Amino acid sequence: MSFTKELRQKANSIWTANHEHAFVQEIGSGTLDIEAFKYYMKQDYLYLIEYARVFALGVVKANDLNTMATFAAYLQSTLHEEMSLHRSYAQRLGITNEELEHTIAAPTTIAYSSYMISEAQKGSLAHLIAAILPCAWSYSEIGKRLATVPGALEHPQYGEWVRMYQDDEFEAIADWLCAKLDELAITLGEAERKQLEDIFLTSSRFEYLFWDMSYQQSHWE
Ligand SMILES: Cc1ncc(CN)c(N)n1
Repeated sequence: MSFTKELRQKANSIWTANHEHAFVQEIGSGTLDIEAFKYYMKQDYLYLIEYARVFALGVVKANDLNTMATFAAYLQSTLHEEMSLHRSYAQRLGITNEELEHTIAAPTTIAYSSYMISEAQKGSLAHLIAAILPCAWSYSEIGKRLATVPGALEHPQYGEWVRMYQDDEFEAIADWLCAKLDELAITLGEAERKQLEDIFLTSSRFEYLFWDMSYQQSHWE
C-alpha cells in the first residue's frame, strides 16, 4: 500500500467525522443556516491566504523545476480560482471586500493556519505536503460525495460550493500532492514517516475543528 493510502487509513475515523459533520451534511441537503455559511466563508478566506503562502513555500523548497512550477500553479489557482469562489459568494451575500479581508481571525483559524505555516517553514518538502494534504484531499472527497446527494449540485445557495470542490481539477491537486509525498516517503526512515503521519493527523483534526467552529461559533458571535 502506498504511504498516502496508509495515512488515509490511519485518519479514517477523523475523516468520517468530517464527512458526517452537520455543517458538511447541511451543505449537501441545502439546509445550512446562511449565517453559519457567511461566518465560514469569511474565516475560510483568511485561512486560504495562509494556505496560499504554503504553496509559495513549496516553490522555495522544491528541488526540481517541475515541482516548482506545479506549486506555483497551485498558488495561482488558490488565489484566483478557489478564493474567487469566496469573493463571488461574498458579493452575493452582501459581504464587502473590506469585510472579507479585515475579518478578525478566530482562534481556530489562527491555530490551523499557523500550524501549517510553521510545519512548512521548519520541515522538509515532505513535512510541508503532509500539513496541507488533508486540506486539498478532504475537500475533494467531500465535494465528490456531496455531488452524489440529489439536488446538491444545483442548489441555489450551496450548489456553487459543491461544484467547485467536486471538480476533477480540484481532485488533481490532491492526486499530485499524494504522488509527490509517496515519492518523497520512499527514501525516508521510520522516524520521519511517523512525523509525517502525526502532521497529517493533526491537520485532519484541524479540518474537523474548522467545520465545528463554523457551525457553533456563528451562533455565539
Ligand atoms: C479549512 C479549509 N481546508 C481546506 C480547504 C480547501 N482548500 C479550504 N478551503 N478550507
